[in-house]
Amino acid sequence: MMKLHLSALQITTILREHHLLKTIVKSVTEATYQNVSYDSRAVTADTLFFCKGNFKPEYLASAVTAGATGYVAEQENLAATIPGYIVTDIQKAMALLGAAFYGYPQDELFIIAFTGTKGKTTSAYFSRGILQQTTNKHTALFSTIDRILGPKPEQEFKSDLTTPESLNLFHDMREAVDSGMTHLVMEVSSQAYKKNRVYGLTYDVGIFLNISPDHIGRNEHPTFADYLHCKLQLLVNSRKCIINAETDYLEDIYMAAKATTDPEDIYLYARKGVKPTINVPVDFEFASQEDNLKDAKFTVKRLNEASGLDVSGEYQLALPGDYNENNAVAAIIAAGLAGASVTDAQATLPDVTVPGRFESLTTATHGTVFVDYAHNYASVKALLSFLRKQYNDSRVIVVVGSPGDKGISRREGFGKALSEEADVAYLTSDDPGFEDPAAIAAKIDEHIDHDKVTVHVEIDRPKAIKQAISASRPNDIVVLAAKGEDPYQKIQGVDTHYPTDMVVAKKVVAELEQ
Ligand SMILES: CC(=O)N[C@H]1[C@@H](OP(=O)(O)OP(=O)(O)OC[C@H]2O[C@@H](n3ccc(=O)[nH]c3=O)[C@H](O)[C@@H]2O)O[C@H](CO)[C@@H](O)[C@@H]1O[C@H](C)C(=O)N[C@@H](C)C(=O)N[C@H](CCC(=O)O)C(=O)O
Ligand SMILES: Nc1ncnc2c1ncn2[C@@H]1O[C@H](COP(=O)(O)OP(=O)(O)OP(=O)(O)O)[C@@H](O)[C@H]1O
Repeated sequence: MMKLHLSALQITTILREHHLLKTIVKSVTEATYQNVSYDSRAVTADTLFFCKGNFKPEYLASAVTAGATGYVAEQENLAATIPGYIVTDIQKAMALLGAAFYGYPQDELFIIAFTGTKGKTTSAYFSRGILQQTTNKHTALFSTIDRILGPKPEQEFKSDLTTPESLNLFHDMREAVDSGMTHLVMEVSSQAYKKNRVYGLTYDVGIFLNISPDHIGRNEHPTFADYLHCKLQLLVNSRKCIINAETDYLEDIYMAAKATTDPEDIYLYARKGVKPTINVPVDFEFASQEDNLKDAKFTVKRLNEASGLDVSGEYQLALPGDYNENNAVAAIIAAGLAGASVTDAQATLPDVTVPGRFESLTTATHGTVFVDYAHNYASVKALLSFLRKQYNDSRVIVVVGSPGDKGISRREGFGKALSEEADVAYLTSDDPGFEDPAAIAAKIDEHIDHDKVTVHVEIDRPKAIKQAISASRPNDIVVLAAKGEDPYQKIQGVDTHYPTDMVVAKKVVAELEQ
């Protein structure tokens, strides 16, 4: 990585420009910092240290011992002997100073950013898949599953957050640029806006996929209005916008886009026959050609000549699910705005798969097993209703749990989706955190219509999977929902090893069919 630094003058100028600087304590005007960090355990010599979040004063003391020579915080630390930049908002200050420290890498990347309650990861994989062809493998990816910064094996790793903390974000962008990447496809969570991880960042293309109730609770958003507000910020900060015209709250979303973007640069798409709830022309419509488990083919047609871009054509996907056609259209338009041709998209999409999304396992003597990351009402409903259409005479058996400490509305959502689409449910654990998984299962159960669904409770997830597969008959489908390819269970603050749903399912099937 190129040699980076940040001077006291740069810091004060940026903070003043953005009205964030309250005061400077123990000022040293000629100071220069060679590193930035928000974690005392990662501090080295000449580091500018950020005190944020659930912070303890002793972290700053350890940071100083490790070599920190300046700090940024919302409160002065009277025990500290090093200069302090006291600010009104530490997260905003950290994002702005992080971008400056890493030399504004965003200016050297064409950035596509997806938001939405569902489909971010899938669409991001689709767009990157297409752009890898267009850019000759020079497209980076920041997704919930993994981050890919360059061609070396060590530049591909599991993500901790959907959207990284600002210092990590700009660090990783810098590494991507230094590794020759020209494009970046990223997911932006509502939390990223809530916590100002992406403060000051502008995207070349921003996409709004959909919004439904989720992520509302103690550690996330206080209300749905706050969740929507955070998500809308993505469009406010995008040069060009793409909007799924079928989404709820379309008017709010369109208005947010229009606040900063010329309507000519706002692209709407919808499934053929769907009439948007606002009077704005749809630029692209799509229609299924084949929509089953073996074949996912659809066409896209340009409706609005004025839109400039034309991505009309016939496309094929490796991932079934009618909702994935919607995700793919967003990805195709986004890649098109980044320079991809229709042929690039047609050639690459048939090979793009997403770990933990719509993975299947066929068995000889039992039902077909699906592993899928669906984990709120909208996604479980979308998945199960698609599967029901495919297997109209089959029993639908679902293994599912809801997380502790977050996404409380999912409990009711799962109960509702199961009542509408399932025959048998095995309620189990999924990241119970500091809550009792049996109490969470009981909450889901409260919302299940027992005239429609037979409910079993087995908190041990591998046992629940075994019971569900064992009880299935060849024509049944068994859906292992919500965990995708997660290799852990979050229990009492610890990521406890879990072999993944697919590994458990394969083991069960091997035992049953040996
Ligand atoms: C609510 C929230 O945004 N929390 C994030 C935040 O926590 P925090 O700032 O309070 O950090 P903390 O871990 O309590 O520690 C406080 C500070 O002390 C520092 N520290 C700590 C220990 C020490 O010895 N020395 C030290 O300096 C830490 O580095 C940190 O800066 O910053 C941490 C990184 O610095 C994140 O890991 C953490 O994400 C939590 C774990 C999380 O899971 N967040 C979820 C809700 C989230 O953001 N999810 C979205 C996806 C959801 C969606 O789709 O909307 C995401 O983008 O991933
Ligand atoms: N457009 C969509 N509408 C409804 N459900 C969808 C849609 N796209 C995907 N899903 C379902 O949601 C699940 C998660 O999809 P994906 O990982 O792409 O979404 P995400 O927005 O990244 O989710 P998260 O924020 O939870 O990480 C899929 O496994 C699928 O069951």
